[in-house]
Amino acid sequence: ESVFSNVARAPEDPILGVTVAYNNDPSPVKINLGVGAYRTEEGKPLVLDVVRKAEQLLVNDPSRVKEYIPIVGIADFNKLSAKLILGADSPAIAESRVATIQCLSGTGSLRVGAEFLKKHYHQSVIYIPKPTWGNHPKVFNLAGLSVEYFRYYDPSTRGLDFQGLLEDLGAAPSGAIVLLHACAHNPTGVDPTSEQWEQIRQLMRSKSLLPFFDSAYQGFASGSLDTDAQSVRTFVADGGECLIAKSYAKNMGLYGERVGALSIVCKSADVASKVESQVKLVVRPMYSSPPIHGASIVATILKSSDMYNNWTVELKEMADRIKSMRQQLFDAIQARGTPGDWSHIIKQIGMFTFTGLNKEQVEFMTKEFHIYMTSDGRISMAGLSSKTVPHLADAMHAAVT
Ligand SMILES: Cc1[nH+]cc(COP(=O)(O)O)c(/C=N/[C@@H](CC(=O)O)C(=O)O)c1O
Repeated sequence: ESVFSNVARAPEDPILGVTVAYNNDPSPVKINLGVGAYRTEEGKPLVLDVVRKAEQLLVNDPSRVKEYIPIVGIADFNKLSAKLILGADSPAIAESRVATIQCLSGTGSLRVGAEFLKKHYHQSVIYIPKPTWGNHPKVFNLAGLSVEYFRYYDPSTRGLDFQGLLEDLGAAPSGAIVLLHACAHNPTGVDPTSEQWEQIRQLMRSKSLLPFFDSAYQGFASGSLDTDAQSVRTFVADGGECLIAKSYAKNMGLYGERVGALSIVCKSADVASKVESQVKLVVRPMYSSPPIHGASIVATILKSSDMYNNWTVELKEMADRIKSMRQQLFDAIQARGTPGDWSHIIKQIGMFTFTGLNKEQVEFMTKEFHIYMTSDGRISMAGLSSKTVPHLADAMHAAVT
């Protein structure tokens, strides 16, 4: 009799489980539109040229060893990561007010930040958008924070519920933590305008709400790294404090290398250094120190202006391909005369289209057309190609007629 005989079988993850189901389907026409991972026009994962070049440099460098790196990660990587999100001219960086810790990609940055807040911040409630990335509530609950939701998406307009957002954040207790997607909101693809971000910033600062940015798609939404960092920079520019979780999984295609960083912008250099010393006490008993390879790739690229420029070109190509998939899907649906207004397919930005299809329609499309997507109706546009757009359009047409 096993000592684990009481262990129940857990359900598959709502997002990653879609790939499991996709892999088990023998159909030649199946399409995986589940996980937010970039695929080329040929439907293959992409290793960026600039990443391959950086890896060659690293492999050929005889001085490289496999020693432990510091608990906070590679110093160059941390400095360059802060610069990438805050901007090279950021006063916060100039005044050494930013503590940056290399973490295990975006998820790890969110978790370490949440554990730090649970231990050291006076408020333990975090407000997250409704809907948001499925893993957010789990990360924050497990860190001991209590999760509340603020209205974000309006199904009737398929746009931002800005009034609801302002009301809910206005009603939050002062000092509450607020999770904000820096750009390319997942799953809705709906972002506030820059004017709306300014209103959100004023409201949050007036109530001392603490911004916790999740930046997983910088450069992927607009194709520009600076444009996609504007929301973060708007807040940091006012001298206030915030946390930022950064991921290189998507914009550098380093999914499996687990490369990310947590930056905590503080009021003074002294506070930032004390904060960093306490984050080390969170990391050491959790995983002790982060992996060396992925962060070395990122640092190699960010410190060379040539490689940085090559990266921005490849990043724009990825963003542009996703935009062309949006246009092609929209045109294909229009051509079929599918009932309903589908303009949100080309209005939404980033990797995902929040189609508005319901659970039953999604199940129908999986069963009858072998389309794999999350049950909330989200599709990863990166999983589409010109060849597979017609099949998806047929499935959506059949699902709504
Ligand atoms: C908003 C957001 N934040 C953080 C992450 C985590 O990324 P990482 O750096 O790999 O820890 C993801 C991943 N999202 C896609 C993949 C996933 O669910 O893990 C997705 O939504 O499909 C996000 O969409």
